[in-house]
Amino acid sequence: MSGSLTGAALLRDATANRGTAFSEAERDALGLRGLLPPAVETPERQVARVIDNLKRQASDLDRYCWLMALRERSELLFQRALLDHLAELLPLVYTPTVGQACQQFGRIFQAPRGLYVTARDRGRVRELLRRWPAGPVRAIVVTDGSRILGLGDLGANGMGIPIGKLDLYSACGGIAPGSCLPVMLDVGTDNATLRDDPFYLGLRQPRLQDDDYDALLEEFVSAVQECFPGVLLQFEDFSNRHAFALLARYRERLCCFNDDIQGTGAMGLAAVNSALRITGGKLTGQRLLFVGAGEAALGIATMVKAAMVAQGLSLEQARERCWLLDTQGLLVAGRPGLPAHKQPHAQPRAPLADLEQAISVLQPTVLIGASGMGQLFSQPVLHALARHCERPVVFALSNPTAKAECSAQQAYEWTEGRAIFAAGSPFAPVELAGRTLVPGQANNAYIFPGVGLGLLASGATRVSDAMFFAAAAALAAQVKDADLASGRIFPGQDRLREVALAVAVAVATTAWRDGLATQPRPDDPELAILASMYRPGYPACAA
Ligand SMILES: NC(=O)c1ccc[n+]([C@@H]2O[C@H](COP(=O)([O-])OP(=O)(O)OC[C@H]3O[C@@H](n4cnc5c(N)ncnc54)[C@H](O)[C@@H]3O)[C@@H](O)[C@H]2O)c1
Ligand SMILES: O=C(O)C[C@H](O)C(=O)O
Ligand SMILES: [Mg+2]
Repeated sequence: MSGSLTGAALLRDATANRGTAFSEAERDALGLRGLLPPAVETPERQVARVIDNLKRQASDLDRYCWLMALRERSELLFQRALLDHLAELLPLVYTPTVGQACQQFGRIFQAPRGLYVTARDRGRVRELLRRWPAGPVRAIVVTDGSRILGLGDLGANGMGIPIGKLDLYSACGGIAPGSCLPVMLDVGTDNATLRDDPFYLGLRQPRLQDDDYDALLEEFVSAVQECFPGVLLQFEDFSNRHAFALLARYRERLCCFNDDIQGTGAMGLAAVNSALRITGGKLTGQRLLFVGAGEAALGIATMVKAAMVAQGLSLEQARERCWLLDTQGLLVAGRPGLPAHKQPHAQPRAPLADLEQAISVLQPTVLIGASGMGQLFSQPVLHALARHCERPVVFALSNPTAKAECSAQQAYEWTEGRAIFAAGSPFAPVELAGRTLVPGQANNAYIFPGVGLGLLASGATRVSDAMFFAAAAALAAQVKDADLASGRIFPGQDRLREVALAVAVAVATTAWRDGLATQPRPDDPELAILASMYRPGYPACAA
């Protein structure tokens, strides 16, 4: 409850307002009688009204707007509805609808949320952070809006992403919304259409470059450390121009990680291992072809190779089993202009430019799309894959839905139902030849909320690679035989909170084992972490 608010002020305070769920006694004690309709409702009835209202909206973007407006009236009811209807509401507050919301951000804007640190704030970033009213802040998700899903540079419109990610921190990771802070680092945008849009809300200037960019980031991270000691900082949807460098620069300085590289890496490794439970193959026997060689692909490739090495292959042998193809063709040694982060993935062989040709020559058993280019996995591409592979594993990781390398229907149809398919955005089950095939949602949402919870529960000072391996193993262990029987290599979205708890226990246990924790290890970590998780309940008000 927000302190001693009463009457109309209490109803206007979104963090304290319970609307029609205020009891008779609370209405008397808090000066609410007369300000509410007489019915006293249960939270369940309030949630039912939310769902009923959502059904009557014309589009998913309208539903998104309705939910954001609800949150401005009652954070508690918003969180409760999200938790009680996770699988149903996830595609609205998160991928794919959040992508549309970002594209339309300036148009659908109702009320500010989170913190905006801009290129004009050099020298006063600390002051801005101290201005944040809620607290104490425990988790920050920050973006500079430069690579929002597969939608490119959306500038300040990208604020929808940190907001959506933190909604999952609360709903799945049980981290209280009051301790979560979404941050938009508005360094300008190179998206000229946006800069000319009359409703655009960000700085209308080109992106900061080089030293100016680095200086703002440095001031921001230093201010975060000073104002919110012990906070977890998640980098999200930064373009690869900066993402790898920022991670390298800051991972030894504070508790931070890059979700698109590391969270996706853990999710991808778990997904491949789960698919192998269906095919019966061994990880060390697979040949993987990544289409796209950016954050997501390199994050997964790095983890898969390390897992192969842990299972007995030499690094050289592991490298020979992971191929990456980007806009310039296959990553091969000596290719001019290869950036540092791609070099460890380049192979000593002749160049190949074409995807279909690469499939015929390399004969992958696992095809992973992380290109941000919709429909790259065409019928000829999937035919070529299915020609040499009995049970091809196909992941179309690019978000939102229109950017997926292929749809579930296409993946199954063009491989005669033999593909094991998962995608970054949700796809409905597909009926094929009398069978119902259920695609999994291969999204880092299965990793980052649990990682965040585990880091906070252990008071981790740094985020290690070992934590992501532990997270991947914990996620894989949550996939049941019944999931696999339907073709789904992930737990259902309705189990995301359970999955987050399992991932959190694995991450915290790693922190305690490796001396990276500042919180004492409880006798029963699972019980203790579960007990620490935020639930949008309605305890009696201190009347
Ligand atoms: N499902 C998930 O959990 C998840 C996680 C992270 C990223 N993603 C999605 O993956 C996509 C890529 O994200 P990223 O951070 O890796 O971006 P990125 O910009 O770092 O990488 C994109 C890569 O794709 C390559 N590419 C583009 N067009 C191509 C083409 N026609 N053929 C071959 N390669 C091509 C680029 O050269 C680059 O290497 C985005 O759509 C993002 O939404 C999904
Ligand atoms: O946001 C998502 O849905 C996953 C991922 O972080 C992405 O950038 O696409
Ligand atoms: Mg992302």
